[in-house]
Formats: sequence, C-alpha cells, structure tokens
Amino acid sequence: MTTKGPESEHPSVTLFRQYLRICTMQPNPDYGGAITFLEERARQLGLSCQKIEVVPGYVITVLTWPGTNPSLPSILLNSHTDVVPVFKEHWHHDPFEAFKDSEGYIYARGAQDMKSVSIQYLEAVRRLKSEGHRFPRTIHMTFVPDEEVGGHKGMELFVKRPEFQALRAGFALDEGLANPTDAFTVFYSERSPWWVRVTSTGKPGHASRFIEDTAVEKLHKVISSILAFREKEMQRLQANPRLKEGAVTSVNLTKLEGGVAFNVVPATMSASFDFRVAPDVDMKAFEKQLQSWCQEAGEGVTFEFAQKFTEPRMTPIDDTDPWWAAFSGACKEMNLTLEPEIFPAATDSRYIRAVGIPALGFSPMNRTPVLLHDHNERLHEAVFLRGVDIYTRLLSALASVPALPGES
Ligand SMILES: CSCC[C@H](NC(C)=O)C(=O)O
Ligand SMILES: [Zn+2]
Ligand SMILES: [Zn+2]
Repeated sequence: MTTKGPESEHPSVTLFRQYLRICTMQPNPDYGGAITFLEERARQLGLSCQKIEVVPGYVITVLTWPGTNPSLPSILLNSHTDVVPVFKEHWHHDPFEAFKDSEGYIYARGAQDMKSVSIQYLEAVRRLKSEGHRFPRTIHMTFVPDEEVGGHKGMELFVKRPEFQALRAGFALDEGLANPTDAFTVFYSERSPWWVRVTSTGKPGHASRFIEDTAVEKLHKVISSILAFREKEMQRLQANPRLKEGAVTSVNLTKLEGGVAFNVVPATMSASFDFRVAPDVDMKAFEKQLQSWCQEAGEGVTFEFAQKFTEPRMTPIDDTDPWWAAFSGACKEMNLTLEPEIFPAATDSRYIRAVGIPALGFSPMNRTPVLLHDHNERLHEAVFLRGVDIYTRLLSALASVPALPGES
C-alpha cells in the first residue's frame, strides 16, 4: 500500500523528504536553506510569512493562517529546524538523502526529531484550507533555530520579544516522542536541565607519593555523593510502576577533565554532570544539596552551571481544562490512546510554558521505536501520513475552542 514508486508517492511524503534533505545539522545548520523552503511553503499555501531575527543569523520564521475572530488568542504550532549531528559510518543510508526503503521507512536525521512534525503541521493546514475550512482562532506555525543546543538563540529569546506577544498565543503544541506501542505519548511538562561542572582543587606533587588533600580525592567524594543520589532516584522509579522516567530526577556523569601526565598529581580536576530535575522538586533546596555535597568533600571544591532552568510548569490535563478537553476529545474521536507523561529531556516547550502559555508535547508516531538522536533515525511513511490526518482533526478542534472566560 505504501511501497509505491516515486511517481505515485504521496505529495506530503515527497515534501517531507525534500525538507529532510536540507542539512540543518548542528553545529553548522543550513538555516538559510530551511527558511527559503518555508517561504516557498507560505507562498504556495497563501499564508503570510514573518521573519524575526533574534540574534544575527538566528531567524524565527512564522507562517500565519488568520482566524475568523482574530481577537481570540491563537494556536501556536512550534517546531525546530535544526537537527543533531550523526555518526555517518553507523548509518545504513546517507542521513541527508531521505532514502525510502522498499517497506516505506524513510531514513534521515530529523525524520522523528522533528521535521516530520513541521511538515505535518503544514500539510494539515494545506488540507483544511483546500477543503474550505475557516476557524475562529488564528493558527501560527513557528519554525525556530537552535533548539538542539538549548534554544538560547531561539525560543528562549523569542518569547521575550514583542513579535511573540503580538502572536497572542493561547495554547501551543510542540514536539514529543515516538511510542513503540499502539498508544501515543503526550507531554504536559518536562524535567529541567541542570548541567553542572564541579571543579576540585588540591595539592599537586610527584605521583609516587601519598599526597594528602588532592583534587581527585575530593572530586571522588562529590562523585560518590551524586552517584548515590542517582541510585536512590533510580530505585524510586523502579519500585513504583506508576512512576514514569520524567517524574524522578536523573543524573549522569558525562565528562571528567584534568591531569597532565601519569606521574604528576593534578592540582585541578573537574567532573561534569547532566541532571534532569523533576518538575515537583524544590529547586532552591536542590541547589543547597549540591552545595553541601561539594562542601562535605573538603576545601576548594566549587560548582558552576552550564545550563540551568528553574521555571518548570505543568500544563493542565484534566477534563475541565478547555484546551485539554479539545485535544483529548479529538484524540478520543479518532480512537487514539493517549499516555500523558513528563518529558524526560528538554524541549522549547519549557520557554513557552514559562511565559504562561499551556503547551503539550506531541509527535504523532505510534508503533515506532524512539530513534531521536540515534543512528538510522527513521519513520514509516504510513505513520507520517497518519500524523497529517491526526493534526487535521486536532487543529480543527483547537482552533474552534470557543472564547474562554477572560478572552475576548
Ligand atoms: C538542554 S538543551 C538540549 C536539548 C536537548 N533536547 C532533546 C529533546 O534532546 C536535551 O534535552 O538534551
Ligand atoms: Zn527535537
Ligand atoms: Zn533533539
């Protein structure tokens, strides 16, 4: 059914593969190529296209389909344009060729994360427009740079700009994750990334001697405290089947730096940790905990943050919430099973939620292994096309949510 030759390929799939071929890989994404592609989509769809440069070379592209009642807050459909690097030698096909195999799997960096979603938004809008639909609420599609390296030159700045305020977003959708089962995962919050570098200083000297108070000894103590905390959180997760990964705090030791020679005891050593702090954690208390782990290790042990988000928010997912009711109601009508979760990593949703806009993370890919950032990232064309159907229904429902109390 889906293994047609190129002449009979569904045009939405062809468009998806075209977008995948634009190499927007960090650290040198071809943002210009992506913007040209999006401008052409806007022209073909008859949508306005705004470009907002938040930092030189970092442009947010916004395509807008005006609603019939523009005084109502809008629906924001966000996706990022950059993708993560690849280890090319581990791929069965060139990651920027968008090769489709005989079964219909499309191999490409960004196939799941998240160029599929960008094209699904565009194709759902195209379908609704071509069928003559109009909805009360305006739909804005934002295509943002820099997400894969933290969004600091993308969404983090954009939400503070007057152009963002002018969109008057009432509700947002952004990326989620694939689900290998028949169900679809939807994310209502996320853990906060805290990237912490602990630096330890101590006495140097000849490595044949029993030197006291070395940088390494003290760093070892901090590492032990942090890994003991890691073990406790892992046990807590494993002991409670109702808890999902995003509900506990994780940490991994990801870098060890220091030392100059085998026989020289170094005066400085550092360890870098990637913490993902669960949204219900008291962040001030947690920072104090970090401080005490360092203090307990001895003199000369300090820490600094390379990434620290402290404003996690939960988007309501009870049936009394009109956005959730519209989203989950449309899913119910399509017989989709939803599994609400806390996103274990970080997305641009955190910046959107932090300025008070409810946001859900949703990438409609069921029966699909989670392959974001992995070798041979791929998506089946049938799953991709079903995603277009799903967004078509979701957008109709969300853009038709009647005025809420306080909205005009
Ligand atoms: C912390 S900024 C980097 C963002 C990246 N997002 C994903 C989804 O992998 C991460 O969580 O590592
Ligand atoms: Zn992503
Ligand atoms: Zn990613």
